[in-house]
Amino acid sequence: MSPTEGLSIRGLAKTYPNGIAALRGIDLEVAPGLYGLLGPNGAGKSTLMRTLATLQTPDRGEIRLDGIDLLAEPDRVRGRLGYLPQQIGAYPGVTGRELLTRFAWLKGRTERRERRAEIATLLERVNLAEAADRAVATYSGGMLRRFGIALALIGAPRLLIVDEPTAGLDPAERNRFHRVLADVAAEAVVLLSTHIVEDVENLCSRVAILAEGRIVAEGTPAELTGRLADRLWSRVVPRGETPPPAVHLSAVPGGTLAILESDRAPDERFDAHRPRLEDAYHVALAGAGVLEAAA
Ligand SMILES: Nc1ncnc2c1ncn2[C@@H]1O[C@H](COP(=O)(O)OP(=O)(O)OP(=O)(O)O)[C@@H](O)[C@H]1O
Repeated sequence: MSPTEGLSIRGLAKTYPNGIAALRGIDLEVAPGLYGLLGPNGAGKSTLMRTLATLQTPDRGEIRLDGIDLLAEPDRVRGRLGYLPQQIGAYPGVTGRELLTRFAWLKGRTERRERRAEIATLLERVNLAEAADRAVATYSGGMLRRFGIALALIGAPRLLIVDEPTAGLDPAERNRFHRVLADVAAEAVVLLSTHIVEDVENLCSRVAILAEGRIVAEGTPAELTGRLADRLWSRVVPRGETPPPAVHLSAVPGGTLAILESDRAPDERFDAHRPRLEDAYHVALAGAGVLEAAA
């Protein structure tokens, strides 16, 4: 990445007035592409996303987008930002095209012909051209998500911030949403914050795992899982038997699947387990002393 391309975060810290340290010194370099941000509840993901979206300020640290200092020149950076909020408000009776037109106007798209052309392109891009003249209130959850991207893409942002996007979407809609994000990520930084490890594993070229305000692991999904190669062992513990201390426990038919990290199989009942990003996630949290990991 050239020093002036993409997103660069240095020493970002934020403590809320109630004393909660939500960010404790975040350093990240994010090149154009799809970048995943994973973390448990309360890790600081939303604080980081809102700070990047210029909706709140940190106590210290530095953020640069394409070399521009976000904290010193927020207005200049805002023109390069797209933020996809979790919920799109209710606009009774307003069609998709009308709502996009209003937002484009607010973003300074005052030249009518250019604005129309940009909106038509955006609607095509998110696969909503045919639904453009229907009321937004009649859109399905998946259509609303894609419509949110179209809103966030007005003005061709260099950084698209996407917070918890796929909750409640069926698999087909989730796929459609992912394809649109991947398309945007060909040209811009797309930062995807989510609890859904599988989304990140399939989609993102790099991942950061955030816990208690710190980055506890960072790399490509292959790097993060590669560190665990030949170190994970699994066993289904029958109902009624107490599972061993594990990196991760999950319910499966017949009992509890326990995944352990160890140089060799703890005993002959364990099988080698091929590491997934979810395992790397739990190992990283456990290594950072975050209790949720072993729950
Ligand atoms: N405005 C606020 N005032 C005080 N504390 C806050 C505020 N916003 C967040 N926090 C606290 O800061 C910590 C980080 O919260 P944040 O919402 O950034 O985490 P998160 O990773 O987005 O969590 P979730 O996945 O649950 O949304 C939490 O302990 C939260 O309670």
